Amino acid sequence: MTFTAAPPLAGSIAVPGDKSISHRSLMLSALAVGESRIEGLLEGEDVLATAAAMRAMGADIGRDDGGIWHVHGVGVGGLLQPQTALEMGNSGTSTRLLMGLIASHAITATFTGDASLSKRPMARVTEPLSRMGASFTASPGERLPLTMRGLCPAVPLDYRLPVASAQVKSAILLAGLNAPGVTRIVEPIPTRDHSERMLRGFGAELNVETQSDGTRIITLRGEAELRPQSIMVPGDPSSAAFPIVAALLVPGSRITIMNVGLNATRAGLIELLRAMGGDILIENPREVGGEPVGDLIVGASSLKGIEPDPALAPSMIDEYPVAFIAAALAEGRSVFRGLEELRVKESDRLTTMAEGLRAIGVTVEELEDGVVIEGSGGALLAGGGPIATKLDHRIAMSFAVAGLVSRSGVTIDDMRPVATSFPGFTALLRSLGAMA
Ligand SMILES: O=C(O)C1=C[C@@H](OP(=O)(O)O)[C@@H](O)[C@H](O)C1
Ligand SMILES: C=C(OP(=O)(O)O)C(=O)O
Repeated sequence: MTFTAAPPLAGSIAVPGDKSISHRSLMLSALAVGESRIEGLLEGEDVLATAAAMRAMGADIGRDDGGIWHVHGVGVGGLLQPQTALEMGNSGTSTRLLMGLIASHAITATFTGDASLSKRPMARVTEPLSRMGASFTASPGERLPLTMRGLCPAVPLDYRLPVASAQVKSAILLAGLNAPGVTRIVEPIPTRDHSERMLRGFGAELNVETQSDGTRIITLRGEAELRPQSIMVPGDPSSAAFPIVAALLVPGSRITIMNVGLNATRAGLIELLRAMGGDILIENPREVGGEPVGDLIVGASSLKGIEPDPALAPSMIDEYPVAFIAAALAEGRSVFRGLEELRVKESDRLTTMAEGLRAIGVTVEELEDGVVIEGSGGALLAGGGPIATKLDHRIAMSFAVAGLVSRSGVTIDDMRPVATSFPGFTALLRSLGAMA
């Protein structure tokens, strides 16, 4: 598919539900006794993989004609032995969080995934979960396919996170839910806190203490009883990132994006783009279902190159690919560092982005832990392709945005991965006036 230079983007849109919150809504609802109700669930392939796995372990999950999801849970400790392998597709979050859930149940499960997921490291979760008593037989390099056996009762863990990862933190918390006693996690660099908020919302006894240096200490009392909830999932800021950058870059644009999640642990991209000179207004700030939300008004802007603080990384980890596109149109050089984690996402996002940017005429240097990008100062990019997306939805959507500010268009080799996190992406861009 080819995305070509767009006229000014205009209109009001909403993006699909938050992927991180959607996964957690299904998992926690499946552990509550009684019926939970989820509105705004992301119906992307990654979340549907989580739904299928929770069904395979005993939860009753359905969707009504109004698009509301209803989950009848089995109770903490009540998950059943799945009869077939759990097929995780492209989804790292499903895989790692479900490993945590299973770790404290006496069940055996096999995890499989697509070619991208099968390359991603799992030691970061199998190591702490082994200390809680689970056992793993993984493919070489501690990768999928992998079979695990949980232990009940599991051993509660006291653990300092060696990597800034909400997936690792959440896997341990989910395992701790069914372990007798207190699970304690020391998080030196804060990451998205949806698990903590939602666990508390479901009635778990969870405490967070923030120390003067920013380290968070999270304690969770196990053998919790979760109460069913009615959940409203806000729009995904990681999906909103694409129309935000598109509207900043396409001259003359002005758009509104309604109901975007603005949790501070996720809002790093907005901070970065504003520091580059981006015109982004937040209207109607409010709280929905325990999460801060607002409407964004984004106007075309002349951006300046930047050297962002690497400490921003966890709060915009999935947004770097599209931030690199913004940098490619900015005035001057941008230097991004401290991003080694991008090498273990759906693709190696530093290499994939550097190769793709070069293919469309951008001067870019790849570093061990980042990239240096020379901006065009607002001039259209040359364009080209086909861009190799390597089963990575965020690469596909980032280069689609680049196509809207290119002379000859940008061709994407495969748009199918977009369905993992952002069904309707191309139609939504078209509704704003973009050309695809
Ligand atoms: O917990 C989550 O929902 C996620 C955490 C992040 O991964 P890491 O924990 O590996 O950084 C992020 O990249 C992913 O898209 C979703
Ligand atoms: C890294 C991502 O997801 P996951 O780890 O769930 O595959 C992402 O959505 O960018």
